[in-house]
Amino acid sequence: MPAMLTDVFRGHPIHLPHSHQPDFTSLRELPDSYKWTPKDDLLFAAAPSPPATGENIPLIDLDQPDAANQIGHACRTWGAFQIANHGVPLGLLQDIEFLTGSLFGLPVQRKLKAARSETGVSGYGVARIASFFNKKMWSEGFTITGSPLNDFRKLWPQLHLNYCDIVEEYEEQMKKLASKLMWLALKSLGVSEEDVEWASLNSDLNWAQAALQLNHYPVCPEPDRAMGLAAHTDSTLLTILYQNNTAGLQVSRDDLGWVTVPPVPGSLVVNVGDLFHILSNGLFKSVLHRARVNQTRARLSVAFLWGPQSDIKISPVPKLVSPVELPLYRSVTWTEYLRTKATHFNKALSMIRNHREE
Ligand SMILES: C=C1C[C@]23C[C@@]1(O)CC[C@H]2[C@@]12CCC[C@@](C)(C(=O)O1)[C@H]2[C@@H]3C(=O)O
Ligand SMILES: O=C(O)CCC(=O)C(=O)O
Ligand SMILES: [Fe+2]
Repeated sequence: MPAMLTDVFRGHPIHLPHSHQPDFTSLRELPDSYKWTPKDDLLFAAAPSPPATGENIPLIDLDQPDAANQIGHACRTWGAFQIANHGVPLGLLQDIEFLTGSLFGLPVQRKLKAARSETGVSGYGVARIASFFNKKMWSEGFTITGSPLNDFRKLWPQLHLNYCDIVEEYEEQMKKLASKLMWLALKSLGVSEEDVEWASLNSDLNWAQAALQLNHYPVCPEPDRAMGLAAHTDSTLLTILYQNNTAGLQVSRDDLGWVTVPPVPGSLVVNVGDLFHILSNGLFKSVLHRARVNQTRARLSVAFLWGPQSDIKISPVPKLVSPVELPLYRSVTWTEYLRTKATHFNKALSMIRNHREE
């Protein structure tokens, strides 16, 4: 039985500087501990963004016959895209948004009953990457791995079973969608299931696992000085993100700077994660992204973080490697990678990069 995502930090505690969440609603002014400057995050306000060109991540209709090529192109140029006609029922998206709003609307003391522990993955707390920054982020999160039953019982003594059903159904739909998207993207590179050994051996999808991250960005008194979620890449193969109707997600492109991803009702955002970058031998970009906040509207998002079972070694697909295109990365399991990320954050990819012998 492979180690589960739930156990990834057992024996590897992560010390988060701020374990107790403030009650954001009672803060009329932004405390200094939330005021970010370029010194706190080199990417916070680096060079001023070039004039907006109107360019944005593509919105891809999955019913279009050339969807695979469009996805491949988006993965190479942006590392992100939005999807329409994805097959996930609108009612389910509304249900997960309702659940997320209801969770973060609970009193702080109730939320803290389900607080994430230093060695755990699941539960309520600040984002894991908070340990790498001196300043606090203007957000709260709730991570789900495995069954949320125990945590949900603490949060909603009466309604927990209804909410568990929503999470189960949401994860089921997301799993199917994530796998479809991965194969469409690989198809654009001429790679099929037979070319990926671990996937073809387990074609019933038992090779995948996931975490669900619920995020809340409350209304903020000084949004220009605050940071909702600092710039990062996801450690996943793919992340599928649902955002409510409030903008805040930004993706980075070297030539364009930070670009805001506009919410499109009913659509979903897809991010290429670090493991897909490795699998594609660097052809797909793992997208650097962050979340900003605003002064008038609270924002909610739900990220489905999808990757392989913990015993599967991910390395560049052999078909994409040749004597001229050497493998850029050594093989790594998701567990190993998450631990590397938890220690080295944005240096994690370079730590597993192969260095050319001169
Ligand atoms: C599977 C995982 C990816 C994640 C770390 C985690 O163990 C569970 C939470 C995930 C998340 C969500 C918010 C952003 C992020 C960088 C973080 O701090 O926690 C990601 C992690 C990741 O992708 O590395
Ligand atoms: O809230 C967002 O739009 C981004 C969330 C995110 O990047 C994450 O949960 O990994
Ligand atoms: Fe992310």
